[in-house]
Amino acid sequence: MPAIECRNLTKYYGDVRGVEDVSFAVEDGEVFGFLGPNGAGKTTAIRTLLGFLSPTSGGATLLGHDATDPVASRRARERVGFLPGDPGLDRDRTAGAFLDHQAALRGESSRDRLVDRFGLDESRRIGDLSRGNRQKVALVAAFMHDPDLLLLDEPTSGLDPLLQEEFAALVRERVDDGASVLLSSHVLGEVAALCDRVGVLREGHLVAVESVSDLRSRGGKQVRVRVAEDVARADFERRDVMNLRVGETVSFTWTGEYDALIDLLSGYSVLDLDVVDAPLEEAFMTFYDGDVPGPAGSGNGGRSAGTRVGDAPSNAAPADATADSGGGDR
Ligand SMILES: Nc1ncnc2c1ncn2[C@@H]1O[C@H](COP(=O)(O)OP(=O)(O)OP(=O)(O)O)[C@@H](O)[C@H]1O
Repeated sequence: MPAIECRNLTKYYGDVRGVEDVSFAVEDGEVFGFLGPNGAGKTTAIRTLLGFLSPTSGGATLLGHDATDPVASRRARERVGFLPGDPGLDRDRTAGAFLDHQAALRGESSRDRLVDRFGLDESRRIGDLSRGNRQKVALVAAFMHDPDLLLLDEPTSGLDPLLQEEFAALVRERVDDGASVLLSSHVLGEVAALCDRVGVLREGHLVAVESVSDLRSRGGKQVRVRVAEDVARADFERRDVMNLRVGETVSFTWTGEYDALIDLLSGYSVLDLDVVDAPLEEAFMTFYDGDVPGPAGSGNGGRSAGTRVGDAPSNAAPADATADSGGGDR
């Protein structure tokens, strides 16, 4: 049984599309990443899966429970850890009081261990905590009942690099213990570091699903070269060259063999040469720009919004999305 199964899920807010015809599954023990720019529909998909929003059409199951049935959905949530993009925690409560409330709903088998690990002072008022520390409180709340499934919406926004590492370790530990994970991000690097597969959302549509290992093997090299002569642009306009820029230096993504690159450059006097792994973002978007393949598993035609994943940071989750908020449509 997949941990999440999403069938043609569509959610409109009145006339505004949240997500449309989204189908995918997160297999048991899998870490699946939703990638997409602001407004792509990541939060809508996650909140609909959690039963916080009712779908306009389509359906989903969470740990085998019907996400559109309030009773079944609540039962599923007892075994789910949810980290909202903007936890919107009650600033007047202490961290401890908030965690007590969460514990009453789902349990707290790992609370003390996590509080220690994150160096959290439970006696402090949430409003007095830094953003990073508030995020720690939300993380403890999401993980402290050792959930079977984690839904993590922009989990590392607001965390410093050290804490991001700690968070990644925590996710891996849960996965080693058999949990499944769906996490959303606008940063491919973050998704690629943690996930087995990545699904790209654009304008509400799931336009591609790709395994991270395939993505890496297709990555290519980013080449920057400065030569003594004037460059004939046509020399570089070839099938194994992408993202060509010709200026004082020539830069491009090389997808061919090294020998062919050396052949290409041998016609020039090379003054400076820099060859590094292409950023995964580039590999990803190179592949999916233009004619995007049809949405994986959903059967409808692909769409390309021309929006680059990773454009801007996002923290646009609703203020009511605390770990226990089961509130209705926003
Ligand atoms: N409560 C709402 N009422 C109306 N439209 C909404 C509401 N919430 C989201 N939307 C719209 O639905 C679309 C998808 O938004 P959503 O927040 O799901 O995207 P996202 O990928 O999570 O973006 P972000 O990274 O900025 O959080 C956007 O066009 C957004 O404006």
